[in-house]
Amino acid sequence: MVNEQDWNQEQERLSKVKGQLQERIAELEPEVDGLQNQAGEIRKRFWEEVTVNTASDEDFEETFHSIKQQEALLSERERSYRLKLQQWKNLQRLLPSPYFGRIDFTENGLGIKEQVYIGVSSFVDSEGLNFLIYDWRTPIASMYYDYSPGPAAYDTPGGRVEGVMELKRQYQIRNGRLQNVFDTSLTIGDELLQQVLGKGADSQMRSIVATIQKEQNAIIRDDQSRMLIVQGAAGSGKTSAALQRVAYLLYKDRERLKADQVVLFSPNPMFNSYVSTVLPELGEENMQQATFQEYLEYGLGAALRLEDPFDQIEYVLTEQSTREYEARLKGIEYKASASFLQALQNYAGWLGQEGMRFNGIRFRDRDLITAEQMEAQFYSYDPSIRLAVRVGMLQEWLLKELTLLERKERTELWVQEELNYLDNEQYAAVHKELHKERGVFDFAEKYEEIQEFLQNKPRRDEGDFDYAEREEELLSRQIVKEQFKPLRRSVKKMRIIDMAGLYAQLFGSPDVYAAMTKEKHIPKHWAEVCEQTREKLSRLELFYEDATPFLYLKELVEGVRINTQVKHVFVDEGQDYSMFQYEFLKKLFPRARMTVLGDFGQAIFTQATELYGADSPLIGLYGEPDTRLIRLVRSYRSTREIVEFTRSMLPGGQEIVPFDRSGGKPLLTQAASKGQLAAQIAEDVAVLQAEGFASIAVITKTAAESIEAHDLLTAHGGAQLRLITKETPTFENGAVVIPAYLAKGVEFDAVLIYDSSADVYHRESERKLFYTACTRAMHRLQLYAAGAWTPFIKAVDASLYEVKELRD
Ligand SMILES: Nc1ncnc2c1ncn2[C@@H]1O[C@H](COP(=O)(O)OP(=O)(O)OP(=O)(O)O)[C@@H](O)[C@H]1O
Repeated sequence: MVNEQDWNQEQERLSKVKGQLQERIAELEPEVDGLQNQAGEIRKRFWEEVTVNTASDEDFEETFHSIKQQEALLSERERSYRLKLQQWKNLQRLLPSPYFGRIDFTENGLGIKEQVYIGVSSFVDSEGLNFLIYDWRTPIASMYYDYSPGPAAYDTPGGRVEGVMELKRQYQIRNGRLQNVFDTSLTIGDELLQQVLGKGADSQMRSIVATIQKEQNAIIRDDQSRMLIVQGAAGSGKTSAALQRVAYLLYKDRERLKADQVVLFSPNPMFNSYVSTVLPELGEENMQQATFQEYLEYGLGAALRLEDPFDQIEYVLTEQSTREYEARLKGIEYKASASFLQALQNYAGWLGQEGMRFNGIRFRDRDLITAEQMEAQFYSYDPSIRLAVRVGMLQEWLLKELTLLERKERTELWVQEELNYLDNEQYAAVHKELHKERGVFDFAEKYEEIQEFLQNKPRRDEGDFDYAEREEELLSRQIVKEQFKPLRRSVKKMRIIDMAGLYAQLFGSPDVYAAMTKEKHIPKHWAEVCEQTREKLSRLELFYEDATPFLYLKELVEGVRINTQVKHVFVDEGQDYSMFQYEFLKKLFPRARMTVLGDFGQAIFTQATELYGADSPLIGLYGEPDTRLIRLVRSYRSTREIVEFTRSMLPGGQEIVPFDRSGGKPLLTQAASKGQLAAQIAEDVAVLQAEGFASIAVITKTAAESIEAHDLLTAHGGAQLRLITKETPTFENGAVVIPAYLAKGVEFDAVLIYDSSADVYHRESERKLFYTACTRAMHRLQLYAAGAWTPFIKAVDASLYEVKELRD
């Protein structure tokens, strides 16, 4: 805390700034209203103000200009309105807490000390000369996060500014009232951070703007790297930093970058709602958010049913270790690898010479164009032309063929029959159409004249157009055209390519596979992998591990869809994506910079990618010179005791540094039976609630175990527990039962691990899942087992936890 004199000065300044904010808000209000009304008025009277006259060319030109003028006026008013409204909103947001930090900085050679107050947006005094508040994203404010008092510097577009920071101060201002003022000499705000972290978890993530740490600031403000990779321990603030980074980029590039040009790939649909309030809280619009699955579904269309990653992980976690299981695991691993990516590229090369598969076009149980004809046509093109380009040429050819075939079709018997079945109304409609449309009439007249001329014989009814005949012709045209429409559509939508066949063709004998793909190392269990893949495809379904390769092959064959609008791609929980998926994202967003945040310690999917370290394959994606690696080792989420316990389960975990916040040691409760375990958990949930913890999660290994736990706990009095499944749309505060993989990325005040016995968590591959589950806890971690403890706990030093044994 500061001395009384400083406190009084700060009080005074706060009142002054608040007063000025209020004044400015009061000034802006009528302006905002006025502009809104004006724009509304202009829109309403748009056509009154415009003189529409198209009699002559000059009149037309004048009308055109008058519309343009009116349009310009309207858009100018609307722009001013939006700007003023934004200003007004920013001021409203500042009012309850105008700033959270201050630095006093003297630039070398200037000798004037500037007081830099920092808040969520800038505010300039009424003369427009002095910054009363600096936006936290301004270059000068970066010193607040990067330096302790002493020599300091910041970068501006015009170069580096150096000087001395004499003071660094933090404020807590609530509802416009000064509550705390701290002077800090070290990194920011251990005191403030203590307070922030000591609070309860929320169903929504919070902005960390007032307490961003130096190492996080480096992530937020990096504007050089094409690829920024962040490996950070559980709870080290990766997601928080990512969101602050979006806000920073939107501010820094505000002239060029719009929120919808930033895409965040999130681990599950629920996560979207979890992080959705951070950016609006900072005065920015939300970026686009998607799960990779959503993207895959969009790319693959409705033709195939796609397994989702959660079903895949359920399979991996629940099935027994049979040969079939081993093969599936091998398949998952191989299909995520760079070798398979190369194999597919080679396969596309092979398809350029032979082996393409097409779907023939059939119509009314007849072959119109057979697959063989398509193949012949396709391979008649110059083989040096790219595969996808040749597919485009084939498409053109097919559309032309269809036009010819459609014309021929009009004389077919079925058309005549259809004509006979048309009711009077349909005839009448065409009749009316023919008479109404001058154009058609003229055309028909001309047609007759030409016929007359060509055939050199006079018309039977000279000058009298034969409507009956024309009507029939027009109707048959329409009938055939209607029926040919789906054929054209399927050509345009590339349904002519037998994609499933092309993909299935890969999974044959090892020799054929090797010949088609030049693959030298056929993976183990290949025969089973092939059988499983083909069997699934025969049901028009795809394993999750096949979805990205399938889409990749589709794009090699049909041409790549790219999105050049997106400028920044963020991948959260990046360890759960395969190299295959990264290659894919890189192709899809060729103009984007990429920020990948993840933790290899939480890699729960089989296709995981190591993010950090010299051999991280991710560095190769854009190459070392364009890639920056940042590592976060400080964990903010959990208490020291929880971090000390959880990090002991991970190889290399000792590098994780807990933030110094204390709580009880994790508590291990040993029950004699499942029933006893459930009764105890139900009771403990009630106790935790009574202690005031608002968000409590009973975490299970799988969805199946979640259902079991929910049933048992409900039977033992835990009626208020909500079951979370992959379909749950949003998080809400309260007590929940949730499978570990859905709890990824989020946090709870208290976590209870439903069953930590060796029966449940024993495979080495389950270590990280168990670790992920435990690291969701902020203040309390309680573990339960009805049998022997999982080996992951047995390996932990007994001084790091407490044990409670229940009697029978
Ligand atoms: N600088 C900070 N100031 C205040 N709180 C912070 C800071 N950094 C992180 N936190 C808090 O720590 C918790 C964990 O942060 P976050 O979820 O961003 O971590 P993460 O690295 O994405 O975690 P995980 O990988 O385990 O999902 C959050 O409650 C967040 O608000």
